[in-house]
Amino acid sequence: MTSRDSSSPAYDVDPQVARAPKVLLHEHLDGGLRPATVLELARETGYDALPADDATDLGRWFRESADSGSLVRYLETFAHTVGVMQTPDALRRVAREEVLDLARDGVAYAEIRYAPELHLERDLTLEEVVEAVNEGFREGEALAREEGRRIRVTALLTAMRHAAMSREIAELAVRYREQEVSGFDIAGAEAGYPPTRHLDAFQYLARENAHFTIHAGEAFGLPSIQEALTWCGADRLGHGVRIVDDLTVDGIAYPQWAAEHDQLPDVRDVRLGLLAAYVRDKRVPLEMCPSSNVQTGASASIALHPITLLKDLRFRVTVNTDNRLMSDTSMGKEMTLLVRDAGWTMTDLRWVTINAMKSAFIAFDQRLALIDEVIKPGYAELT
Ligand SMILES: O=c1[nH]cnc2c1ncn2[C@@H]1O[C@H](CO)[C@@H](O)[C@H]1O
Ligand SMILES: [Zn+2]
Repeated sequence: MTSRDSSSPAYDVDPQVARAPKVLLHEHLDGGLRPATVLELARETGYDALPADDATDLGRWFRESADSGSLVRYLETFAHTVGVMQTPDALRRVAREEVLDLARDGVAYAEIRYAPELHLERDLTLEEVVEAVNEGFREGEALAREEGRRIRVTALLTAMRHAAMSREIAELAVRYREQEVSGFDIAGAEAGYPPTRHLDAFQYLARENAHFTIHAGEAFGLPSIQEALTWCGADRLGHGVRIVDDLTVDGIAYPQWAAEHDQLPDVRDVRLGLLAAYVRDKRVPLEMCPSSNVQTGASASIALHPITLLKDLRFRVTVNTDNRLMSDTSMGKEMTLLVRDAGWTMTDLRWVTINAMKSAFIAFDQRLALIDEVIKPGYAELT
């Protein structure tokens, strides 16, 4: 059996990192399947377009195809995961396994997002999609508990930015807010699809006192971030990595400085533009996904990824997986890479974990309880 899931990674997660409690705010349900599950679901549901028929080959295909340097090509790989997630049983299984894999990775709290509108090919209703995924999440939590691991998962409902269903999906998120749906998101190709196309959905959510994040500043730069925050009112930014376009180093625009240097700048030489200052002053959470950004070309390497500079500048940075299948990653791996390649310490990891918990879309008292009862004691035990 060649099944590869995040409980048996092919790389070495640092043993201390493995034991650390983790919080994950940015992970796509349809980007986190086990390769063996994709194969089995394809067989069961009659999906015959998979590019490989062995789990190892299929895992490699996803990673290599996602390594294109372009977000648009990266996103093409999702046809094959979404393709096998069109029945209630398939959705439930994928959701259940993701929760279990995250629990085994040390995740104590996760917000997992998916786009209900992508799962309607076989006549499911939007409600049936949400309910199947929710059932899977609850089953996953229960299975994790049986293994002695405590995890809580809530859902974020995503609308695709090129489509026209955002208002409907926003209403769906509000309708399920008492059933562990904690917020809303927009995703998909960024260039050409500004968040203001979905203003109606965001204004509706604001009127309903609901929470939302927006993928912004990943494949497109500052205007996308500016719109997401000041026009749309996003609570958090998905990625937001391009906020560094608004920094200068010794008077030189950061992108230009970075192109000429093989290292990160000294924070004392960095100045913030108005938008970057706003993001930092307002403590806007940045859901950063290092490996994913290297694959889509938003960053040259983990060592040079702006997440380290933004951490040192005390932006409200969080560490996330984005898509464990496409990036062949896990929370443990992202954190290990930051320690190994970018000089991060356990104190940094504790800080971003608390940042993430503070920025979650669940109630304040519940966030505080997780910080005081799980994260702080978990890190204290490591030393
Ligand atoms: O990093 C990303 N940027 C933008 N869109 C993404 C990213 N990862 C996944 N999706 C898109 O979100 C949909 C719902 O989960 C996925 O099907 C994919 O098209
Ligand atoms: Zn994403």
